[in-house]
Amino acid sequence: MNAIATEPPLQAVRLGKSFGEKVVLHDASLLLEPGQVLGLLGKNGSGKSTLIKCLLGLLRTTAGEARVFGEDAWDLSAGAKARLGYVPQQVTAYPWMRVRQMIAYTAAFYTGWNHALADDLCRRWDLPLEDRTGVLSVGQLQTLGLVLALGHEPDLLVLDEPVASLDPSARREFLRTLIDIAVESDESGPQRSVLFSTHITSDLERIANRVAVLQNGRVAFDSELDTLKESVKRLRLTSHNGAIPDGFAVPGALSTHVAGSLATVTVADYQPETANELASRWDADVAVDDLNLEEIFLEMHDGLSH
Ligand SMILES: Nc1ncnc2c1ncn2[C@@H]1O[C@H](COP(=O)(O)OP(=O)(O)OP(=O)(O)O)[C@@H](O)[C@H]1O
Repeated sequence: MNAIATEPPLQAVRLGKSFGEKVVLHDASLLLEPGQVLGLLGKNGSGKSTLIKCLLGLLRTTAGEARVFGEDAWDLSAGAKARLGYVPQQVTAYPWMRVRQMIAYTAAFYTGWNHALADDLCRRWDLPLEDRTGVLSVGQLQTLGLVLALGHEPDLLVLDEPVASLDPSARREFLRTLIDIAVESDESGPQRSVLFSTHITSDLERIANRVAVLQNGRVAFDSELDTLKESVKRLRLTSHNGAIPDGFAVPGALSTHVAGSLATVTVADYQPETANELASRWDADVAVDDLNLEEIFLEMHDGLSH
């Protein structure tokens, strides 16, 4: 086994990035392990694209480290670049080239280009092969960017809001393909890893096995998706003694709402005994609700901002 195969596909260590006086990232750490599909969440302007570009060596970091397959991202070898597929937020292509020519042009850079796969993706995503790329819609251009990033079957796929411009059916089709790619990496040799940023939490929920939240220039949260869903819960307390007392508080709660004899508390560290403890402490019935990822993200964002 060569050294490169054992290295994490992506790693940020206390990464910082400023544009002049403006600090966008400071102390951002992230580790993508082989075979993981990591969804990166964060509000507009939180620095997702900047982190991705620093991680891939497209922007120079101001502090810390960015590594791709163990190599310094700013000085990547051709071998590491060949194992990497990237779709930027805004895909660019030579406008005078036809789609077919743009694909052939890109394919020429790779010894391992899978022509059958690229043809199949074009068919599945209805790409007009004879159109010049300059006349493609934003969604078609993004789809072309995906074909260009997938054709050489990269070990690491990095997607900056890959489906933002796609219509619902193209989005579903793309996600299905991405799931295929992730499943394939579970079954056999190549451990394909994916990092993608998105605002669409339902998409993330479908395909990611890990989620990281970028906030205030740091990775404020990073967890397996299943663990996250098991630990963030909404508890509804109904007091047996009328109004919930003024001093009602649950340590570490992300949010608390009290109305008369009802209290709703969202906690980030739910344990099976949490409900029983609250029930006896506040002499209340306690119901426990699951949250979907969007609700969790909103709760965490508010909770982490405090
Ligand atoms: N080249 C640049 N020069 C100056 N500021 C920049 C530059 N690139 C990004 N920024 C700033 O860095 C911050 C983070 O931008 P970035 O595009 O990384 O955020 P994002 O999380 O990807 O946002 P969105 O979800 O809206 O795409 C923004 O305030 C942006 O204005």
